[in-house]
Amino acid sequence: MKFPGKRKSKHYFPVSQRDPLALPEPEINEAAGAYIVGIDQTLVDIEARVDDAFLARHGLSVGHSMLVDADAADRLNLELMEQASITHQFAGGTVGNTLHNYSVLADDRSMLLGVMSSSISIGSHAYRYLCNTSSRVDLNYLQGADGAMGRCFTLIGDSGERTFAISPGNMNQLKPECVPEDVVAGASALLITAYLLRCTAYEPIMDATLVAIAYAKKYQVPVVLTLGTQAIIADRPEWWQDFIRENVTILAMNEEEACALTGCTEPLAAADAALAWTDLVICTAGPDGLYMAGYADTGVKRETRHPLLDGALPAFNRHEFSRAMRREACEQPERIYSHIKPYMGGPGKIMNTNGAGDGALAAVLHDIAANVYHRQQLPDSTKHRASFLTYSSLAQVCKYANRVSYQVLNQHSPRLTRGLPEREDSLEEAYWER
Ligand SMILES: Nc1ncnc2c1ncn2[C@@H]1O[C@H](COP(=O)(O)OP(=O)(O)OP(=O)(O)O)[C@@H](O)[C@H]1O
Ligand SMILES: O=c1[nH]cnc2c1ncn2[C@@H]1O[C@H](CO)[C@@H](O)[C@H]1O
Repeated sequence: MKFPGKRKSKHYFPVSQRDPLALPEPEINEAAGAYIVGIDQTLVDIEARVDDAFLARHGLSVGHSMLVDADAADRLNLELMEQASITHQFAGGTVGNTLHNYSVLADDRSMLLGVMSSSISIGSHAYRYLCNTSSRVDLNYLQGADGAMGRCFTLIGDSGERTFAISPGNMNQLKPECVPEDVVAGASALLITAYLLRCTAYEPIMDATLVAIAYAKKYQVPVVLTLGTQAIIADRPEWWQDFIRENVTILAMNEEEACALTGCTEPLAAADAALAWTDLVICTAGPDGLYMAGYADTGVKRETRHPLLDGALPAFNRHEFSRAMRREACEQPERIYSHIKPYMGGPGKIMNTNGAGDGALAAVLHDIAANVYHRQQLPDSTKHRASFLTYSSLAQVCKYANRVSYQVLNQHSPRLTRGLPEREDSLEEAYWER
């Protein structure tokens, strides 16, 4: 496990015990291991440049993800081929992207549950999917199926905005019996997306998702939900509120999805509203950076040393140096919030906004898994005097998440091609002030 955040200037395990990595023979518990498990609709992104008339012709809603049937997908594909407008094809899927990015950042294992073609030929979509996935993502539990893989036509319109047309293929065929209980039980978190519950008719992946959630609850594994796309939430916000209240520990969304869920247009107010149903919230807000909201126990909360910020809530970042906890783990829960503007103001030229939010979530998951790993290695450390969800403070997690988003904006694919540069091992460095 490569540790997030403060890695160079302060040692890996800032505890009162001796640093185990400094011992001549570190007593690292080899049997232990922290990993994230996720369920996805395995998809290949087929990226093409199109004009707005193309989107209108195919009945697509700009900036959103929509399901299309086989005939509509064939028409779309044919037109793209005729225009020779396909520019890239690479592995996609919001959870697949996040697990890949987690594995690249943590240099450690994640597990993907989903469907994969049983027989794969060189150059096929399934082949491209596997080639574009980090070798640290464990694919041994994928369920084999005959037939086409899911395709996500990623259409870049005149404004640069991405519109997704999803041709499901067999992406929804994951059976509940292909969700291994022990894999979920041993995970640091279970990652799911709202897309898994969007199907035109009953599909097995819905039950597979509910089974995985039931296992996660049984073993107190945090359930992390990423909201996917606004329309799914806007269709039935009360249903999603109940679903989150019942099942979700950590909620990730952008400001549009946040508004659909809570009715609040302001991301901090939306994150605050969502704390009524869940324990930790990350809300990305494009050029405004990102917000996090969570809980800390009064006894262990920590004051910020940054200037206090006013927004939808006054001096909302006062306790952003606290580490996040589940609400039920607090004797006296208090709400904590943090905000960060885009890293270095954002890249000079944005290559791609696709997956910037997924990148931020991968960083949050890295911090959570690092906390579990640290607890496995040093259960008596003062770092675990309370039952924290994160290894770092809310402020530090925000910085890290934002830094990863920047990296995604700076490259073409939503999947990181490499980890963060070594010279930034300490996120304390003055880069943030520039
Ligand atoms: N125009 C921009 N300028 C600077 N930074 C940006 C810009 N757009 C996005 N970012 C950075 O990327 C992060 C995530 O962006 P955004 O809110 O657009 O994600 P998203 O809509 O969830 O993305 P996706 O759903 O494609 O993963 C922001 O928190 C910010 O740090
Ligand atoms: O319906 C869907 N299910 C799963 N993933 C999706 C869906 N629509 C879009 N994406 C994925 O979202 C990523 C960017 O955040 C893209 O890579 C795309 O594959």
